[in-house]
Amino acid sequence: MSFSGALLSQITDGLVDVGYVVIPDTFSAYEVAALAADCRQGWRNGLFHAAAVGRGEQERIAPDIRADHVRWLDMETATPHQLTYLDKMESLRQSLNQSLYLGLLELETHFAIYPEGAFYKRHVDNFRGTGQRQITTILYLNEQWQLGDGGELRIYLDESNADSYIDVPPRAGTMVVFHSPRFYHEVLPAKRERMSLTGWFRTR
Ligand SMILES: O=C(O)CCC(=O)C(=O)O
Ligand SMILES: [Fe+2]
Repeated sequence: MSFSGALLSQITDGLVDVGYVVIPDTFSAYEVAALAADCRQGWRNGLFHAAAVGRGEQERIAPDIRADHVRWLDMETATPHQLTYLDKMESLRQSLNQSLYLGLLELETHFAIYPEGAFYKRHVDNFRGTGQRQITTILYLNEQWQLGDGGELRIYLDESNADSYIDVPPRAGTMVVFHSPRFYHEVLPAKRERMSLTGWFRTR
């Protein structure tokens, strides 16, 4: 299972042109519903944990910065739908390496649930020069997300101008891809439960 050539080109072109892309309907409604069901089931079964901020000795739970809960995916426990997702993401990794010579080695990816009221304050996923996260990907799993439900991903386009941003509603099937070190971003408070699959392509 791989992403279509058209979708792969749309992503690579966007990364080259402006550094990020927002694409609706990257997965079928059926696939998204199945992933959302996996997400909910993992939540009910207690497989999520509060997401942390910071690294190493600084790592801590900080609900004033982020209040989402996450569950990492792994090959051993992946359902068929999660394997389809991982296969498609693998096709993206290969395509990015071929077109952009990024040398991406692997994807780390987790489900995230933002309970009602949760947010994630402005941050970068990878500080310049410190880490291996090169490309951030987010697939949203929320059917019927309405204007007014909040939970938008705010991507800051110019870090020296707080007024220059785009807001992305976390609608089912929408995927966002961006250069991790390049964009500050935040998740605005969600007014209903908000689910996603977030991934980072890493180098060593
Ligand atoms: O879910 C989103 O829209 C973004 C999540 C995020 O920024 C992160 O997990 O680092
Ligand atoms: Fe982030």
